[in-house]
Amino acid sequence: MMEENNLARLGGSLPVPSVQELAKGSLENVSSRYLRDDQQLPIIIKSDDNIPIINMESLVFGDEFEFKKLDFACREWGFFQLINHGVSDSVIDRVKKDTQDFFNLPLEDKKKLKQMDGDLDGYGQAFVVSEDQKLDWADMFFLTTNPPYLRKQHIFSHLPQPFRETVELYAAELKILALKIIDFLAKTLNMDEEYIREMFGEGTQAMRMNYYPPCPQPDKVIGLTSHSDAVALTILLQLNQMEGLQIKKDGVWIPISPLPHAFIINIGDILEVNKYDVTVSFPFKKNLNYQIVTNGAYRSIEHRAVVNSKKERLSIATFYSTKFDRQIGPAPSIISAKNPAKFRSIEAADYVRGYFARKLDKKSYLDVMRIENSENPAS
Ligand SMILES: O=C(O)CCC(=O)C(=O)O
Ligand SMILES: [Fe+2]
Repeated sequence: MMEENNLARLGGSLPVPSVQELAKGSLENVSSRYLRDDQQLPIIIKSDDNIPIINMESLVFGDEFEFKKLDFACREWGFFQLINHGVSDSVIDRVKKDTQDFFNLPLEDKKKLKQMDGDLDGYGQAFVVSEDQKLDWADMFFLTTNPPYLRKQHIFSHLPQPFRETVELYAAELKILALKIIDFLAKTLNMDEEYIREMFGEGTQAMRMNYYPPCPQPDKVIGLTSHSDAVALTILLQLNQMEGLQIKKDGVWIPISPLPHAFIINIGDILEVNKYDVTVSFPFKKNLNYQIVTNGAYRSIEHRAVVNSKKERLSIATFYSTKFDRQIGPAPSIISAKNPAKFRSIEAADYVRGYFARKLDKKSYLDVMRIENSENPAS
């Protein structure tokens, strides 16, 4: 077992006010710290073209057509809705209710679980690195859930019951689901399933619970700044009927309407594979590189959350990634004098630390990982 301290200090944020509390006051004019002119604010396109819907039961039965749909979804959209995913309604209902109850606790109670200096886990915000940076119109509760030795005990063991038990149940079910999805992706790419299982089997899992209060000037703020997820896979659950997730496709923001009982799944940066190189990737076996390079092009897509003036919105993003002590970088076997490495190879822990030490900025973290840039991702 590795030392918790060293591994788990993934980087924190500067303290910010609780937006939920701000939104309770009378807000004639929202504070300028939240007003954005740096975002392409909500251009709502009602489009028939929307993210593909994948039926997990068909994948389990080996339906070739469904695998083709999955492959298309990951190449063209980087996002899909997953139905018949096997996670029980009772667990989902529990996590929805208990998360809502958690955010409804008095501020004093939530503050007992606030982020400690330099930590990501806890109640607060992420990616706030300067006092004059624009802020998102949201509060966040972040929990590292797996492997258990990475949990922050000063947060995890102080979660109120039944929230704690619910989080454990939900985390366990979503780990199983993430591994199944990764298995399916390995199949669509003809990758060695054993190898993938070794890489992801005891992977890192974390939850980001997002609370977006209503805002009197919803089109002047942003709930969650445009970003891509620096993980392998994200499983998103929307907790109430309010919509807000938007994804960027061909330069246009498309709103997503979650289907009842579906999860929204998206490919993270670590699974992004582009045409010429395995971008932020792992040491795949040689024969696999070839397959990925030629068949790949799974996309990690920019997305964001917008807010509305009527009602709060809640979501839980459950992130799944490789083992914590893995090296992340271009596959050594594809590196040669002719094809030099374009991306750094660093430990997953440093990669994550570097991601959280910056403010969110579209997909720019991939640029930091590029060797020609001098900024050190872990500093
Ligand atoms: O709230 C949402 O719909 C998006 C959340 C998200 O993208 C995240 O937490 O990374
Ligand atoms: Fe995200």
